[in-house]
Amino acid sequence: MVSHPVPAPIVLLGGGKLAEAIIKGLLRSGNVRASDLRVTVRRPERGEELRSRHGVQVLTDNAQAVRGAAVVLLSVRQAQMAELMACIFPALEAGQVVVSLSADVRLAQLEAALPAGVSILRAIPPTPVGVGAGVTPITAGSRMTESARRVTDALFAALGRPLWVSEEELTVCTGVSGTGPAYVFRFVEALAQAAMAHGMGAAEAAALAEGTLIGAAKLLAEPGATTSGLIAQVATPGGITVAGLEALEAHGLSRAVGEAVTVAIQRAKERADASARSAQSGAEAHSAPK
Ligand SMILES: NC(=O)C1=CN([C@@H]2O[C@H](COP(=O)(O)OP(=O)(O)OC[C@H]3O[C@@H](n4cnc5c(N)ncnc54)[C@H](O)[C@@H]3O)[C@@H](O)[C@H]2O)C=CC1
Ligand SMILES: O=C(O)[C@@H]1CCC=N1
Repeated sequence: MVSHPVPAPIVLLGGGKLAEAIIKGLLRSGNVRASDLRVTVRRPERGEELRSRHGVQVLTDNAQAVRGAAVVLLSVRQAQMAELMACIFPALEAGQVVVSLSADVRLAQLEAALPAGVSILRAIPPTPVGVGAGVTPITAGSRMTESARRVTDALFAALGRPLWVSEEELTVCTGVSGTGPAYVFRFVEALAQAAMAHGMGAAEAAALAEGTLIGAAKLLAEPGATTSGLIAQVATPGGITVAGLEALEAHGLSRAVGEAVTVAIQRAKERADASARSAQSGAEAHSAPK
């Protein structure tokens, strides 16, 4: 349960994959009613999907959607962000809270594009928020009020665990926990492929690999569990698991994971730099004498 009431209404601008995970997680938490969730879409078919699956309010007008919102979540991709912010700018009121979920638009760009009286934050919710199981790193903009902090904390506490970090750390989190579910699922696929290479059928191999992940995750979620303690439970000294673990390291597990995280962080930075440059050139073109 969360310590503060979850704010309402919550408005999600951009009803894509992450927005739907957030909708599911909030409804599942029991702290938010469907009628308190508003989501905007570009395509009517997508709106119908979200309305019929979750009973949320669906709109196509972003400016209309933000009116009266306790918190506004920007969940479009980078390419749509500048246009979206320009559209909602006149509709936002002082005191409102805007949380950008974009992994590649920095606070400086968001603050330059949104009204001065609005609290601006960034968060990177991982897809497991859909089952209330994610850690969501959050970073505060320079204009964030204490009330905005409480509202945002309560929102992400309903989806798992909020973790307050600096903006630099948020980029690291993006390459670790934002991307991380995909790495873990890829590991499961590799485990299933290995089972098949040794003669298991595809369905059995998938069941073994998926069951291994789900079972291991449940053990790790037990109070007091540690990865080292859980490894020791499996790995009989001098036995079979130790041989497998040694092979993983010898074939570069730590190096491969480290490289994936480094490359993801680098990509997030490059994309944020490109977005900032494009916003800057847009602003210069706008202010140039005609
Ligand atoms: N998918 C993930 O695991 C994570 C994604 N993010 C960030 O979340 C954002 C969204 O990502 P996804 O949901 O994966 O992408 P997505 O492409 O599934 O969702 C974006 C949605 O926004 C809609 N949209 C675009 N312009 C719009 C507009 N003007 N008005 C209303 N709707 C509009 C699109 O039609 C699409 O459905 C990105 O900025 C990404 O960096 C952050 C953390 C994790
Ligand atoms: O792949 C992406 O760009 C987004 C950011 C983190 C997860 N998905």
